[in-house]
Amino acid sequence: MGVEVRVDGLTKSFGGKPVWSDVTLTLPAGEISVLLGPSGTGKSVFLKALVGLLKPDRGHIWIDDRDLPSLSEKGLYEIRRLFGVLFQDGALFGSMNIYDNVAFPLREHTKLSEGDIKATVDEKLDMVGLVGAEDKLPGQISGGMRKRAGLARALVLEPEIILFDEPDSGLDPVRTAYLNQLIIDLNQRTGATFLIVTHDINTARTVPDNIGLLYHGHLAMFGPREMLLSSTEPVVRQFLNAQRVGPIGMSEEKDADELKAEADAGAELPPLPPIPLQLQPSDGGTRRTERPPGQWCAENGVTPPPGSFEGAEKVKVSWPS
Ligand SMILES: Nc1ncnc2c1ncn2[C@@H]1O[C@H](COP(=O)(O)OP(=O)(O)OP(=O)(O)O)[C@@H](O)[C@H]1O
Repeated sequence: MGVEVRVDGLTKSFGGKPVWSDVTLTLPAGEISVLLGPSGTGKSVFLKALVGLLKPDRGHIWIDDRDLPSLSEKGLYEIRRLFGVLFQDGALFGSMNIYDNVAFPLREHTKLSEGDIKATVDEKLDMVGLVGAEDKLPGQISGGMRKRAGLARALVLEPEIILFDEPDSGLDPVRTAYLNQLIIDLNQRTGATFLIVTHDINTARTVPDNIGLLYHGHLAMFGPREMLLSSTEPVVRQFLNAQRVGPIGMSEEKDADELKAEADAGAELPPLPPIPLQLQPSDGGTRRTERPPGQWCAENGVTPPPGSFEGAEKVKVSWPS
């Protein structure tokens, strides 16, 4: 099972200009969380801080009893082994074939024999559906395949925490759907803790257990998927439903004049769309962290938007009594 990551009061600035301040959230062990936010709000910076590639100005990142920002280089090196990272472009070495790219972390970080390395690489390539592509160079395969190769490489050291930086960027909707299914299946199989940065609202609505939204230098909200998908908080509502009406403008925040013009024009928010069911593993099983659809809403006295959780009976999940 993956490990819990507790972020407490994390703040990061560049040249005195804060990217975000006082970010506090917990990535629950083994669950999938998604981090959203307008461009430039510091989602990638957050991932880099989590894995120790950027040092925050202040705050803590607790993994068990270790606080990442206060670790020595040696301590950081050790704790980084807990992480697998899928960078936006797969970050493959262009001159190495897919096999060698995936084998790279094992050759760098372990003393495994080439025979054992082959067994692991074959297993991971099979997990991401890339058997047969071993000899290809990254430039000879499609963007979707490069992402999957990057994912195989992120998995070879059996990480407890997997970070995905916009895994769906540059993919068409069908390949994004396949990748999302792969993410669910990998979470089911590995039990690792996942954090996905994405701009894809459909991914955010159906894949995670938890959603966070970075906006205007702080964490606007983080919590169970149903909490954010039923939220009427203006920023959360606007972003998760991809709407133009609301506080977020083209250059992040609308100014008072823009908001007044919107109000004067009588621009009304459309009703919240139904909350969809979570994507399920392809083997017909349930997610490790499955919570019955509607449970969070019921427990918190929130009426979900009409039409929510349609088809719940079909996936054999019961409503809370
Ligand atoms: N190493 C760095 N030095 C200085 N500024 C940086 C550095 N890395 C990131 N930034 C700045 O931090 C801000 C946040 O960048 P980041 O890439 O994390 O945003 P993002 O939310 O991931 O954006 P997008 O959704 O467009 O990928 C940007 O203004 C960026 O220019």
